[in-house]
Amino acid sequence: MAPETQAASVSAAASKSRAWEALTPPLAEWILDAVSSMGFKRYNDSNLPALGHFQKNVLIWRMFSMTPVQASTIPQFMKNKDVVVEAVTGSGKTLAYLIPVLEKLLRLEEQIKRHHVGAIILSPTRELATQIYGVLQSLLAFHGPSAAAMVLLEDRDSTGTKEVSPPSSSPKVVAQLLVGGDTSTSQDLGSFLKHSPSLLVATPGRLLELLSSPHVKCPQSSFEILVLDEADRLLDLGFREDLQKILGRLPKQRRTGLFSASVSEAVGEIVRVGLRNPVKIAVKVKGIDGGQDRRTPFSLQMSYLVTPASHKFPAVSKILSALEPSPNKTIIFLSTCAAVDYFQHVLPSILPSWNGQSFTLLPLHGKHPAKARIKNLAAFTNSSTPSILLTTDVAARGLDIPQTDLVIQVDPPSDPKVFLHRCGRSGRAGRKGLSVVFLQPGREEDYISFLEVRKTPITPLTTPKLDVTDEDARAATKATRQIVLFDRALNDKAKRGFVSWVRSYSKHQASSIFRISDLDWEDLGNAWGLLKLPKMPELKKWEGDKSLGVNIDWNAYAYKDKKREEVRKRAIAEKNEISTSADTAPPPLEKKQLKRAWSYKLEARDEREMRRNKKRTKRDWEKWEKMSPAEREKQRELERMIDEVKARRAEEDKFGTFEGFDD
Ligand SMILES: Nc1ncnc2c1ncn2[C@@H]1O[C@H](COP(=O)(O)OP(=O)(O)OP(=O)(O)O)[C@@H](O)[C@H]1O
Repeated sequence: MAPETQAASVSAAASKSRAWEALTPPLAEWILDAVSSMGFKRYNDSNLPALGHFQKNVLIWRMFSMTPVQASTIPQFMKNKDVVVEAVTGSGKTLAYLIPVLEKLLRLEEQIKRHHVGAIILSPTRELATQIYGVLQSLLAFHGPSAAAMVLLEDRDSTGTKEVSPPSSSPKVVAQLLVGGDTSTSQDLGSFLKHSPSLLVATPGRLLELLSSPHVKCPQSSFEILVLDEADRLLDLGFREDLQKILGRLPKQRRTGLFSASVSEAVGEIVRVGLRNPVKIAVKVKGIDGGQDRRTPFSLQMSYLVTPASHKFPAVSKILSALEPSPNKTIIFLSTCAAVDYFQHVLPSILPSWNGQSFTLLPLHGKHPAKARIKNLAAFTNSSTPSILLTTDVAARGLDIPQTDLVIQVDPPSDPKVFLHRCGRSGRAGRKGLSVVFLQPGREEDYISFLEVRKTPITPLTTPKLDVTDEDARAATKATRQIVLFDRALNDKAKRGFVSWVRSYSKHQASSIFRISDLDWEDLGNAWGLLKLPKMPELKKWEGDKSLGVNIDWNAYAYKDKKREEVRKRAIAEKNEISTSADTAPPPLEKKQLKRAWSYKLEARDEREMRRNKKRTKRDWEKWEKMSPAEREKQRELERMIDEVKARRAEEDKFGTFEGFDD
């Protein structure tokens, strides 16, 4: 049932106290210990000094025990209600569902049977699921029997013992993380059978694979709670099929909780999750001095900068050097994986230095191998020097990375509801943050009022004050091109990245604001440091200078990788040979000549081989003759590779390569 029609609306203000101890039903002692160890202590309201609206809010936020969303949600979810919870980014929604889930599982009258699941928490990305699992583990560390089971499992895992029997009969929660990538489905299933977890934290794909096993059971008698974190994303088209199948494998009689900073965006879809008389909890932020409610935290300054494409990266550089103090962690959002793959190489030539050192730049996108994703995110999270995460929408939602002071959206997201999630990686839990989105002059400026209507107001960036000149832009283009000229592989990346960027631009959901026909191609080409604009359908009718005024000898422009360069040179040589032989080729065969005997065809093939061999240069031929059969086979393999590369290039030149979006 849709919550808009039937739900009771609970306001944060309605809850009397935000002390963890004051909740009814009361929380278990070990949970109180756990939250207190996290530093979320009670603050006496009367002690609040006389402060301005903003400072007071930040202080209240930091010092109070429960956040408003926790105070409103925990009692409802514990009281067996389905909930639909919308609260701003960084407002503590994770604990708002983890605490009721744990309380529920630990207060069951009967222990959950082996290989039966009691609760599932679903998240759209691996990174977020891993983070939720981390918070869960730090809570369970305070629950004696669960902590003991955890330690025992880890010990047994390391000694490789096959069967694990529970350490005691006291109720406990054993959790398993299911995100794919690093482990195979059979490894995950093996682990499930061995440890028999009652709580799964998962991404949809891997969860579905596990639930497809007859050994994994979610019967009515055991299954209690399903939580969809970033629910509106999980209800999106991309997850629809998996989610439907997952729901089909879970009992209908269960508690369900939907959580997101933008869950109301999925109103039409919520009905599919089968909620029963859900309570809608919406924690909004009051506008300053009683102004309009907003959907973003008050500790987050949300700004925009109108700037041509070629000024964007110089502006990034100026923001980084002008901010006082220098941001610890910065997240830069680009629209596609291929754009990240390219800019991770060229951006260091544009970025400023910090205390004589360069910023640590870490790329992260959904097409990186799982190990690289884990490694780069950990490096960013744990970095003690100023660092930048260059990423796509894979990092837009849920990630809670301490000391992220700055978010820059070089391009606005294709999906408008992602906008506030991207901004919300900063300014979390009352900490001050700055988010800046770049808009190109012209129609893109309509995005400002578009966001206003969506209760996500943005204001012009005035602090730091920036002065980005055409000269800065030209210098950035020059620096980028110099890097690209160093290695032809970067030109390939630039081409792929640019084509993918154009495709993503053409897929903006706010299509009346972001229009391909409004793009300034020359300025864009310069912004990317391209050596020429790629051949692509979008540019067919464009009559400008596709060479962007760059003159280079394309034949001499080499790959830094020697093997790759060798392949390229061979491809050129072969192309030249083919065109020479085509000039002197005999007239085409008559039809009847084509219908020759099989033996003749064999002869002809041998002859062709001979001719091809003859065509090799003298040195190649001598080399060929000295080769062993195995070496010749290797050589043929190399030639096949050359053919493949040639064919692929021809395809790319025709269409460009589009790697798609990820999240
Ligand atoms: N009661 C509390 N008091 C102070 N800080 C808290 C409290 N509860 C949680 N936090 C902290 O707030 C931060 C944000 O919490 P969390 O990640 O749960 O936010 P969220 O609402 O899920 O955000 P998003 O919508 O971006 O996913 C975390 O660092 C968390 O430790």
